[in-house]
Amino acid sequence: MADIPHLSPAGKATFKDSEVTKAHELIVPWNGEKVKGFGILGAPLSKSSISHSGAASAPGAIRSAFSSYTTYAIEDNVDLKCTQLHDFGDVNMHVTDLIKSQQRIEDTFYQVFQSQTEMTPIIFGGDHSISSPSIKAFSKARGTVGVIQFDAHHDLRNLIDGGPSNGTPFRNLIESGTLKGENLVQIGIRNFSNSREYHDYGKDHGVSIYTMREVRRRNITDILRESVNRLKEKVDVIYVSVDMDVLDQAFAPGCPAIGPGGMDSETLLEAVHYLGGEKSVRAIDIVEIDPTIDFRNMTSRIAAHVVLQFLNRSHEGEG
Ligand SMILES: N=CN[C@@H](CCC(=O)O)C(=O)O
Ligand SMILES: [Mn+2]
Ligand SMILES: [Mn+2]
Repeated sequence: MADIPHLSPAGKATFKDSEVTKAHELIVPWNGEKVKGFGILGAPLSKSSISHSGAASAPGAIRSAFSSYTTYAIEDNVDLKCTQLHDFGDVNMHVTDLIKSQQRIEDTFYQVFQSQTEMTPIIFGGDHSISSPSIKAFSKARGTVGVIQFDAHHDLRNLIDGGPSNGTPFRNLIESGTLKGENLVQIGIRNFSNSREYHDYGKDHGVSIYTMREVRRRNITDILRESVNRLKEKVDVIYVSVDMDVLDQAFAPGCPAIGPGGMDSETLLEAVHYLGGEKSVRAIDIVEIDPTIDFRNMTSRIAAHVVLQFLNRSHEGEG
């Protein structure tokens, strides 16, 4: 609006402090070139959720939540203002066919991952079912994969009763031969949210399981150091999957499967901060946020903060 100075395009008439960079300014549309750094991909699928979920709208809600924050990490003396998050966009879902939708995620992500070998994907679900096609694509493109999963639930349900839902992604990955049980680490599993049968399935397949009690009693960084060091010996790349319901319902009201006794947000942020500095960690997804039941976007705002903490140590060792 060149000749009318105080008139802005719709929705853009917001205050801009010239000395502050807001985190949403880091997100730039992908320009079709090779990315060295970070890329955002959305998988807006939630019809595959056992409980009613509007997680399909989370990729947009998480992107919007970046405008709540600045790029400056005062505690670490880091400013992310020169970091770019190349936004590859969202996968188009089939309206009625879940299997086709999941296949589209796998095929699309594979195309991106294998052509963008120096790009670390930051994936916004969607319900947790999207991690199965996402990790299949990642493993096909980047090699043997290890997974660190933050979750209240094992997500090792059988695939017979309900098909590939948000309760089955890691069973699906193990049974398809994509992921060895011994290369899966589950952190934050909690009481009255799982069955003994699925716990036993995990143990029988060599999955490392850290319950919330262990998280409370031990330092999260110790658990992660031990896990990353062990995985690094056996896999080419580590993929981090953050099911936001790992957080206590007090911190993450916008998840379908909320409950008490969960992780606090500070512990999750510390965990992701640590993982973002590990060279072997080459992908992260954030799933299970339903913005339609969230309160003041609290859960999406944690997701945006999780991403910023993941980026926080990305410049370590430079200069
Ligand atoms: N990723 C979440 N899995 C949980 C919650 C399922 C639901 O209620 O939507 C599970 O399998 O129990
Ligand atoms: Mn869960
Ligand atoms: Mn889950």
